[in-house]
Amino acid sequence: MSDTLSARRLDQTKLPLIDVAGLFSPDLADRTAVAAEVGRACKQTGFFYICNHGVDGALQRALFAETRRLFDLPETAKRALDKAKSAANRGYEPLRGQRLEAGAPADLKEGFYIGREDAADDPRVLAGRFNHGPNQWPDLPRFRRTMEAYRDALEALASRLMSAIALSLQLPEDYFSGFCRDSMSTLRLLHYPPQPANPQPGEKGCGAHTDFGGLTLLLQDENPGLQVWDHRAGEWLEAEPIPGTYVVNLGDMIARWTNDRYRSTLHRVVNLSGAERYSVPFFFSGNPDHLVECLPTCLDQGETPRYAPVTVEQHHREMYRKTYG
Ligand SMILES: O=C(O)CCC(=O)C(=O)O
Ligand SMILES: [Fe+2]
Repeated sequence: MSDTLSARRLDQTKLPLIDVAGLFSPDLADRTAVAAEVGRACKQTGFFYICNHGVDGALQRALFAETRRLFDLPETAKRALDKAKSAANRGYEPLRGQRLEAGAPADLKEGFYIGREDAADDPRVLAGRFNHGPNQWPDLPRFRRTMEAYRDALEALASRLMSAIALSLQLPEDYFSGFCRDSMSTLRLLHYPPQPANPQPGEKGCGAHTDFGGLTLLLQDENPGLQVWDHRAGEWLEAEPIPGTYVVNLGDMIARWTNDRYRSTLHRVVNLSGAERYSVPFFFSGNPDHLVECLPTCLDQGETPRYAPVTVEQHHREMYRKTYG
């Protein structure tokens, strides 16, 4: 089984590392130059690394320290925060709690979901809007503060990347500002035990899937495990960790917007490192009321949109139903 779960070593012609410092420049030409690189990567595999993104390394280290503390808590303390108790998909998800690949065994990961802190009497919570509600916080002194600071930093970075994506599609830089406003983003802390010596057929850390939303910004620890499907070569590529960088990938909504010019790419996790692996994807999902429909610059004459318009909320409800159903 092990060789079917392995992948080709990191190939930076296919998974490029983009220096995004230019996105913070007051000069539009600098921002456009980065956007062009982002656009190229979006057309190719839909996966790329970014550096010089402005997120503080100390904050990234604190994030991992708190993530390890959380997963080190006794099972009873974690189960007390079970996501099943939250109407807003917040809290702890036990090992094998999700099946991202239809037909495969459940995923060998445990997770913890954090979203914006919506008060119980917020009208959106009272109306039962999808994914809105309070978080379930563990009893760890620095946990909440660290997670909130990190989530704020990633919201800002993801919005900036959306403006680069707009430029790369010949749209005004602020084209996605309505999508970015009041985004229902999710921070997901993940812990993967080492791949067992005798896995069930197809058993792995995280089954092959595409991400549902807009952009995903993934921070990995030093242990490899993420694999990205290269549809042209028909093989899995290892997206090995590059310290301090983010792996950025496109979710299904970007494929809907661009009529598949930009792809959401299959990926999976097989933790063959032999060590406990921790990773933290941040899912930038956008404003729940925003309508995602084919972009004017992504439709040639005579071409028809492949996807019907859908709101962010409708789309996420449907995707959650499929993987937890
Ligand atoms: O842990 C990883 O490296 C990737 C996780 C992932 O793909 C996901 O949570 O959607
Ligand atoms: Fe993913």
